[in-house]
Amino acid sequence: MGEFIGAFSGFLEIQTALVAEFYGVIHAMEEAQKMGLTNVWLECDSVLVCAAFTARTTVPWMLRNRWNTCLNFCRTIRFRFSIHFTLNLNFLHTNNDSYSRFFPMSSPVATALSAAPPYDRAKAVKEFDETKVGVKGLVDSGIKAIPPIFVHPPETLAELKRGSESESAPEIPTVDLAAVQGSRAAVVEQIRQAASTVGFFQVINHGVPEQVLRRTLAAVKAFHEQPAEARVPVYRREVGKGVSYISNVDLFQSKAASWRDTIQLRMGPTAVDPIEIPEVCREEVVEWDKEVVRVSSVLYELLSEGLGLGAERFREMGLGEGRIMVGHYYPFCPQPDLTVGLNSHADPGALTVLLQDHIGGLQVETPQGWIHVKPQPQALVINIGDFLQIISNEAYKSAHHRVLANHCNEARVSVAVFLNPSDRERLFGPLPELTSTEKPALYRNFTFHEFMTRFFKKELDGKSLTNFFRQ
Ligand SMILES: O=C(O)CCC(=O)C(=O)O
Ligand SMILES: [Fe+2]
Repeated sequence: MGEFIGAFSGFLEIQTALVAEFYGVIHAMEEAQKMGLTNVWLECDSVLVCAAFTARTTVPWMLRNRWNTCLNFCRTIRFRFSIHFTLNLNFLHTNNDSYSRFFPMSSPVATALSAAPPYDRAKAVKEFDETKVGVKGLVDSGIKAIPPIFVHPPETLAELKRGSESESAPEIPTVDLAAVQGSRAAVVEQIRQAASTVGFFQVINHGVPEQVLRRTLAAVKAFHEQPAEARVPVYRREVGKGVSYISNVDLFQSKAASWRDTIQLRMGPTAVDPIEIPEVCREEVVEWDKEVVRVSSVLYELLSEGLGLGAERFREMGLGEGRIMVGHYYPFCPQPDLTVGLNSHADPGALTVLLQDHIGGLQVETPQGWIHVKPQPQALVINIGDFLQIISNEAYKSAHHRVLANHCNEARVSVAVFLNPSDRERLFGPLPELTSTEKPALYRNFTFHEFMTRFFKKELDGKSLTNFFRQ
């Protein structure tokens, strides 16, 4: 007999016994998932509920999403269920096969018992990090189920909808930069409109040759697909040298890990010594950085003009000089409905220039719900970061975005460059030109150093960084 670890009960208003049975099982499994249990035996006295584990049984409609999430979770752990004919439902967590068979319990709807030390998530995270080969390493090992540290809580999973791929699905705006030759004012207005509403847009005709786009993505992919021996020496969390290869920037802060590995490179204001950049992508990332500097300088002019400021205002503030490049790799995920590629977050910096391949999976949160950022050949995705939201006194908006776990056999690759101010000690806040008695400054002044220190204290959890600086 194990150790008692908890019980629960829930209020269901007036419901049928079947709803109550399903509810009890779902709730029990959600609790088991929150506790990080990996070895669960569920006993239940409803034949119908037990049948639903193995066959298509009608599940009460209001519980269907949660039931599917529950089934997915059961597939990631050692799970057994059995029917018994006493009242109530018990679930048992053990480390071996010596299950006790029968637990007649009175009242609470469900009872949890454990005969094993609780699952040590911190230890599992550390062990994964110590492999130094990321999720790519897990995929290469041939796993068929994702390790529990990657399984996200039911609340997150329930709202991960792949979205409709229909022609009429809403899209973020696309701006043709070549149109400035015809009417600069029209392009400024399109960008202002996008930056002040959804905070995301794509740009085409930006002047970057197609082969440079392809070369950059291919080089980042080649880095991640090198043999493990070549990746391990670069696997480090410190960015001191200017290059770090890791799985999950927030691996040790987050409640659940995501199915993604990343190489990070400091490109400005003091760029990494090229000798430190893995040779397989060295030339390409340096070339890509030059293109980003050119395109972002054009974008900063247009964004600045959109606020009625001189074209040079953002550039003069050095907003394109601090640059971090990240090359993400999202390998095939065997259970894409149980995890994410990248948790919902807003980018902290001023502006992000993102190059994505053809696989897709990036989504942006809008008042109409989550919408896909559809891959367009040769387009760049641009998004406003929290810092620009603050200095524009919210004339421009940063948006939450996320990446679904990749369900395609082919890995997804994206390369983002985060553009930040170069002077980390200078005081920044809403620009005086954009504040007035009618529109007082919404944020206090702070240094970029303070801002980023705050950012790295939290996980990428979709909670706003901007709130810490509001006044
Ligand atoms: O991979 C992507 O498409 C998005 C990456 C991203 O949002 C980020 O690195 O902040
Ligand atoms: Fe982002």
